[in-house]
Amino acid sequence: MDARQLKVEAARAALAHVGSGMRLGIGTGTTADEFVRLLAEKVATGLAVIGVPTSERTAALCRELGVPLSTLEETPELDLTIDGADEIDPALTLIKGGGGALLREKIVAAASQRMIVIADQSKMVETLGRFPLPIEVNKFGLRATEIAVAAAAASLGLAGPVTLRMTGGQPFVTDGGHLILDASFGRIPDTRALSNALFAIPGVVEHGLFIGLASTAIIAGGDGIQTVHAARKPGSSIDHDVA
Ligand SMILES: O=C(CO)[C@H](O)[C@H](O)COP(=O)(O)O
Repeated sequence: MDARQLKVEAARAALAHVGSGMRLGIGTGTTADEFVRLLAEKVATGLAVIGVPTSERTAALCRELGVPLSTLEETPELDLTIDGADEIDPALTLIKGGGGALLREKIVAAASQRMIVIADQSKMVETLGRFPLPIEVNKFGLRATEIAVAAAAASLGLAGPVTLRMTGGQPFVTDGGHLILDASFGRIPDTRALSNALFAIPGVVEHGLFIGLASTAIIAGGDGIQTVHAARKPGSSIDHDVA
């Protein structure tokens, strides 16, 4: 099975968790796009759901395929969010934001009773940090924020290039009008400490560490679908089911 097919299979397995009448957060990225395509087929045959998209890109795809949309203003409490991720660790802490939608993705996930993350098995890691951590920052004071990010990382023993994300020769601008710094710190042993340190910097709007938000990961691999549930309480074990 190729990488795209694995994404389709993860998305298909997640669709089984979607019931009629649900208020759904809908993620961003190539895996989330596969979910939207499958969801649209169900909607076309009568499934009644309302979706809150996590990006303009996802909103456009939903409109094109006929998935009914709402906003978080109209629908501030959601039943379930389904989204992709750039990395997933065994506790279901995530790195997200490779597609630049981390701020809306985190707001939508936090407004949802449950978040299911869908991915192919290449996204599973023992320790987060192989994928550069996206950090959404205000345009004002960019250089000062970059320096503060590097200093915050250094205080935790982390170091590495922090680069402004570019697209077509211009800085990438998020749906919220901000910029993104991609921080290549390598392994992040204490995600909570890094999260706290980044949030202490005024120019940081959001970062791509999703801690305690995903309740379930649906991972597609050559051997089938693996469903991983987050521990309900710190210290309790994580269930692994292979279907
Ligand atoms: O966080 C994201 C967008 O901001 C995506 O979920 C993440 O980048 C994964 O994308 P893909 O499914 O294309 O690998």
